[in-house]
Amino acid sequence: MTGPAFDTPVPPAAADALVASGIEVAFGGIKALAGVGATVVPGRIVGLIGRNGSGKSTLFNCMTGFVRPGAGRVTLGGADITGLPAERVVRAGIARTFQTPRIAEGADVRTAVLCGFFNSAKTSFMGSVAGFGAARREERRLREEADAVLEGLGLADLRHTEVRRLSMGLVRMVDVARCIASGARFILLDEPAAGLTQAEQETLSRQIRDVAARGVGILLVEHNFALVRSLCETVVVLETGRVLCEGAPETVARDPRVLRSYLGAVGESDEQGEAAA
Ligand SMILES: Nc1ncnc2c1ncn2[C@@H]1O[C@H](COP(=O)(O)OP(=O)(O)OP(=O)(O)O)[C@@H](O)[C@H]1O
Repeated sequence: MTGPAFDTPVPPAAADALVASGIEVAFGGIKALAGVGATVVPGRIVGLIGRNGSGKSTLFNCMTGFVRPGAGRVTLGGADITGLPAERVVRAGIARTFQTPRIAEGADVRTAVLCGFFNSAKTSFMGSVAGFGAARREERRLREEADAVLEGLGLADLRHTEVRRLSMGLVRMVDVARCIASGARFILLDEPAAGLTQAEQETLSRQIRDVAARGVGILLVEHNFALVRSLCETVVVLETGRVLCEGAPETVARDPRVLRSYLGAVGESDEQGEAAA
């Protein structure tokens, strides 16, 4: 995979960024995060890496309303959204995936993706059921949009398949599709490539890049450093609830602290070993 090619510099302090700063979270006696921050700018992809238990998911949870931090702030375009409930965070334009996606038992792939539109659908469910013309047209439009997102992710042939029949890797892809369909301004992806084949990873990677090119800011938690390196302009490395370092993937991959703490430690695995090379 080749490295990212960005032709415009990152705005130094974009007013419309999603910013977490000084985040602290404790679970009982465990300090999961101790003063962690990350900034996601529209149209850019930021990687968030670190060993298991370093606090990546907890930071995601704080930025998406699933965990209220004990200290620190999350702002969206300068507005304080710290501690807003998850459904209001979604309405503010922030979507996320889960390591174990929460998709209704028995839903087919297209229906799962259609759920992503609930924020933007212009007509009511009842209108659709009653067969009102505008609602019907809207429903058709959303189905077509969902199918287009699925096409982009190479999942079009699976649109009528029940999600529970898919591998966990593909379920995560469907979750990514739901986020893309939502039209969110920011998307937080939690290990989206886990369990995917190389070809599927490349399709996913292309789509993430396309979505960012449309102006969406993306925060990517991913253990596959080759993928992180190919997609991200900036990488934040966590270690036991703190930011160990932050910078361009090439810089981070050479940082002795990162090699010692993370990349070197997992160097036996093919995908991550490549990162340390
Ligand atoms: N709900 C919880 N209750 C208690 N401890 C928790 C909870 N959630 C996370 N932790 C602890 O907080 C720390 C950070 O966990 P977190 O899941 O954020 O790490 P992570 O980097 O996402 O790990 P992984 O790569 O395994 O997903 C760990 O010590 C974890 O055991």
